Amino acid sequence: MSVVVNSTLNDSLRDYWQQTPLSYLVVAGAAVLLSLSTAFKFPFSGDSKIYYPPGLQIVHAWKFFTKRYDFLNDTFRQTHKKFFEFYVNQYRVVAIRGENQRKIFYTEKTLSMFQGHQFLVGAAPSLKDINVMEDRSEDFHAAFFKRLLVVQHKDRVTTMIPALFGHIDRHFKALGREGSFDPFKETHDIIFEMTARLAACRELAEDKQAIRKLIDIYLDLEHGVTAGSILFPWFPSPSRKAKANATAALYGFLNSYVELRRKDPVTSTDTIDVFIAEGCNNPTIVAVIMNIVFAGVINTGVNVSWALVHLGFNPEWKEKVIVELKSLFAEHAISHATDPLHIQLSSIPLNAWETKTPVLEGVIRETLRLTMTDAPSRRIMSDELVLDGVVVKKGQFITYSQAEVHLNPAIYPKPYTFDPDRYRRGREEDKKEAFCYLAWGAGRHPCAGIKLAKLEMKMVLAMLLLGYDYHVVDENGNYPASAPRVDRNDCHQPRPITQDRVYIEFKRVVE
Ligand code: HEM
Repeated sequence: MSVVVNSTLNDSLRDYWQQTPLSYLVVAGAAVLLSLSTAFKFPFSGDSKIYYPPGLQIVHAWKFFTKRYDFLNDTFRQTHKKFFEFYVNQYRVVAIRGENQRKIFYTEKTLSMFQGHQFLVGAAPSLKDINVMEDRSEDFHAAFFKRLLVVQHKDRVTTMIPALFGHIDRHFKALGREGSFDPFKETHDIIFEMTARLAACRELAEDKQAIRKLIDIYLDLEHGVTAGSILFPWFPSPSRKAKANATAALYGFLNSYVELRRKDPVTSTDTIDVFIAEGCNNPTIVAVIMNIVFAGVINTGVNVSWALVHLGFNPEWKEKVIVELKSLFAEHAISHATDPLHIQLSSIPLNAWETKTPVLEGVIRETLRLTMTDAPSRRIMSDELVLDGVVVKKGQFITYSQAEVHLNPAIYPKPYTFDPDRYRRGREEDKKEAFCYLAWGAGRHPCAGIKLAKLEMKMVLAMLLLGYDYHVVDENGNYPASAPRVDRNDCHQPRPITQDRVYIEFKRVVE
């Protein structure tokens, strides 16, 4: 299938931006905005079960995209009702809460997660944005899931483990024997490198500059999704342009690696070669890689950074993890004791990483509960959905803030305290209500990369906990009194709020 890039459109957009004075754009934008604000008649349902927050709809919609956590949780605090309603452009969005609503949100088969994310989150790169055609003969989602299974197959992952540990080792050795680093940058970057290794090929993952370029393109994509670009899709804002440019750059960049592998007479077991052997065309292979990197990196990177920080603030848990890792090592590592740490860790079988690390599992689970408080959305695909007597019609959206359960003291007492013990038999706080642990998704849409994500997190934590002594410090090198607060309004990567930035002060203790 051929690649169709609409160069005429790109050229005319470029000309438009080069020739059109900014003031003209601002005036034109304001005029259209004004006309739209009077053109839209928001068909409020008038249902007494629903709260209608006072104020302009455009302000609510703006807050939904810029301060989503505050908007949803503060608005619910103003009412005892289980629903409130607002509009994003002409689309009605119903925010829901309560156990029954949550069950429906996660289990109802006529709700589309894809359409909910596409419209109300929107950062995922799509080749459609640059008019590149994937293989139209197949259902993209089904094909993507099938290929994700290939990437994550246990035999493939097993053969990749030494290479992945090699990446972690090189990355952190490059930081020196001692010093300090920003965990939310370095661990994010190493997860990026590992994901590129798993999803694409060695040539890309081993080239530091190429990885840097790829990270920068993804950052451009993230910045290309702004409240303005979603609320005024017809307006040629710089951010829309940035997203289209970033998608085009991403396509060209990844496509060059597919071409490289196609021309190489020696076939490898890397993912690109596997898909070439399957007969996939370039756009299909590029789309798979770019979506795996998108789905895989954001959450894994930020959460492994938080795990490192929480362990820094909770030395008893750090010690428990180290004890567990040492016993995993003693029981399962089969390499020579004088080998470097990453070689010894590589010799632990995949199955042991997956099933013999209950303390690490608890640490990851608790880290995610504290970080993952965003609000996923769904679109109604049937004629209507009835929630506790409230009707939501086809094409409309519902949204649910995971903070309702993850930070609820009735479910998780002292919800802001890091306590991985809450999940052990006898306490099992995550089983108090239906679907009250949502960090890996639930019901019809559990995370499709959970095994890979956990493995990557465990590998990075193992290398840092066994290879280094470390402490969490603030920007002046002092020990902060408490763990940083999460920037819960950042839907893409909930890092610490700016005032609470922390660093990892480290010293290498093992080769
Ligand atoms: C710590 C890391 C991760 C976390 C916390 C996480 C979390 C989640 C959550 C909460 C959902 C459901 C979203 C919703 O209900 O709207 C989800 C879905 C998904 N995740 Fe992950 N994820 C992680 C890593 C990964 C990785 C590494 C991959 C791929 C390699 C991946 C692939 C996916 C895919 C494809 C879906 C969509 C599933 C569907 O459509 O049914 N995730 N993830």
